[in-house]
Amino acid sequence: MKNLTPIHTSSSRPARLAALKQSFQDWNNTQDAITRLCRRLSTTLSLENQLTILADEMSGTIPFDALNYRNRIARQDFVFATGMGGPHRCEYRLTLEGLPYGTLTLHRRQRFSDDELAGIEMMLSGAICHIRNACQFLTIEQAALTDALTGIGNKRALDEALQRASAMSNRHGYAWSLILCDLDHFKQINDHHGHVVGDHILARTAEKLEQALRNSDTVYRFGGEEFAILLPHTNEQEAREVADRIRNALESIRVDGGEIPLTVTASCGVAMHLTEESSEQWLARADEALYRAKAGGRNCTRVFASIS
Ligand SMILES: Nc1nc2c(ncn2[C@@H]2O[C@H](COP(=O)(O)OP(=O)(O)OP(=O)(O)O)[C@@H](O)[C@H]2O)c(=O)[nH]1
Repeated sequence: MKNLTPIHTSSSRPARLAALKQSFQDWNNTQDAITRLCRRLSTTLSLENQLTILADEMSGTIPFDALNYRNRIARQDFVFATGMGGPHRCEYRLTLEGLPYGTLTLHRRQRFSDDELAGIEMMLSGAICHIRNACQFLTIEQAALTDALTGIGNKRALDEALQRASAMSNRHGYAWSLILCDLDHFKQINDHHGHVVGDHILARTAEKLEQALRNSDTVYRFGGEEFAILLPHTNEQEAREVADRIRNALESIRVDGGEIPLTVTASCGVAMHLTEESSEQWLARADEALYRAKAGGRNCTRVFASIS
């Protein structure tokens, strides 16, 4: 470790301290647009908050009718929009050190002048490092919620989604259903064909599940060969139909397994969220329904009925 100069031998430098104080006050109080923009942007790593700040600071100098930003981060589209329309637009592909950080578009009823375009570019130059940091932060956040093998949400993402869904169901009384879907006898596939084939089947399962569902439904891998599907605005009868459709879709998977192609079946457990139920209780009931499907011979769906 580097030795620090002992305090008693270092002389204090009042002039430098005074200059530092002055510089801090200047930095803090300056009305200079770029400094203020960067100071505000540095307070947050949320890309949405940063774009809100950028729109706010920019509109003070260069009025516009709408600001749109889009980027694809960790397999998901990130879209930010504020304001409405305008036939004239200027568009910037944001890059830093050769890497892309999204596209920002400003719309306005009047044409942008050359000076205004130069002003926009200056503000974007001031903002780009912060935007890069926010994009990278979002990538890391998404990675922490993503299953590396299949690219869908992981157990942590499911836990968060279940908590949000329980809260919304309690507050608004919407029907939410949960399907737990578990491949049957998956251990045999691993044992006979190896983990690489097993991994391939898991990836194909995730793809099939995503294809079989509506955009508003979300899919998670929350254990080895266990998947969860969260269905907003769906009661248990509708969820049962979805579960059966999912099982049919999974049966169509064909994977090279030697002489004959490998196929899979799945068992599903369904539970609709009950008022005031915690997310853990909800998950436990879906798990109980899945257990019954397994005990009932597999390749079937069981529902934990909300009314017995
Ligand atoms: N290839 C692969 N296999 C995994 C992964 N995670 C868990 N597994 C395997 O999944 C298998 C799960 O086995 P079991 O829990 O006995 O379940 P099963 O054989 O499907 O039996 P049932 O669920 O009762 O039908 C085990 O062999 C695990 O090693 C993974 O990421 N990749």
